[in-house]
Amino acid sequence: MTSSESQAREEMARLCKSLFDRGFSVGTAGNVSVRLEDGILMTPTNVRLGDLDPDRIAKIDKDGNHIAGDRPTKEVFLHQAFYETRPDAGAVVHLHSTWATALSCLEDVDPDDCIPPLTPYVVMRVGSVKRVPYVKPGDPRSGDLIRALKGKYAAVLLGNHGPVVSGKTLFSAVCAAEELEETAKLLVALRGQKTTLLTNDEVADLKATFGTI
Ligand SMILES: O=C(O)[C@@H](O)C(=O)COP(=O)(O)O
Ligand SMILES: [Zn+2]
Repeated sequence: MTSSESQAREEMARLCKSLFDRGFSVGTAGNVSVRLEDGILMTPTNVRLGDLDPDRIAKIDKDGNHIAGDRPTKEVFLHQAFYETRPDAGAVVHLHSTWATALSCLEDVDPDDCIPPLTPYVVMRVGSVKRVPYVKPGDPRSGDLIRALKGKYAAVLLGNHGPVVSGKTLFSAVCAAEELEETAKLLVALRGQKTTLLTNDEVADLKATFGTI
């Protein structure tokens, strides 16, 4: 194993434990992956994100064959589809974090823009978020739903399921997943209240200054 793979394994275990310890994942919910030069590391199925053993993290090769570690998450297709359509993505984080999952279930949320521009940071770190229809966890059609978006969204809500966020690095994907969760909480708290959003010009200015996700 190369030293960069072993560092990636250690970082996955550390950041997943941090997510778990702070309540972003409970039980065995959620899964995380990191792109390597020769494949993808994925959290094993049915393992708590707080309990990962770096050496047992699953690895699949570029053709999707399981080549090391325990059996990978059942959401292999979902993660692969993000890497296929977003060449810059270096990591993908899927959680069942409470407030983003609440938004994934609410009926009157715009599926094309489920996280409106409430604050600058969510624009800078998460961008627009699309909700895709429900499919059963582990269903290969989750990959088809992501591929149909053609890489336009770094973050997606899986209908009646939860958020999935990609990032250039694992650290940035984890931070974006946290920001998405906190913004979803604000949005649910503000429902029914007259709320000011950032204007299109303000959003464009943020993108021009800080770049897109
Ligand atoms: O919701 C599910 O079942 C999966 O999407 C999930 O979050 C955990 O599944 P595994 O990664 O296979 O444990
Ligand atoms: Zn899930």
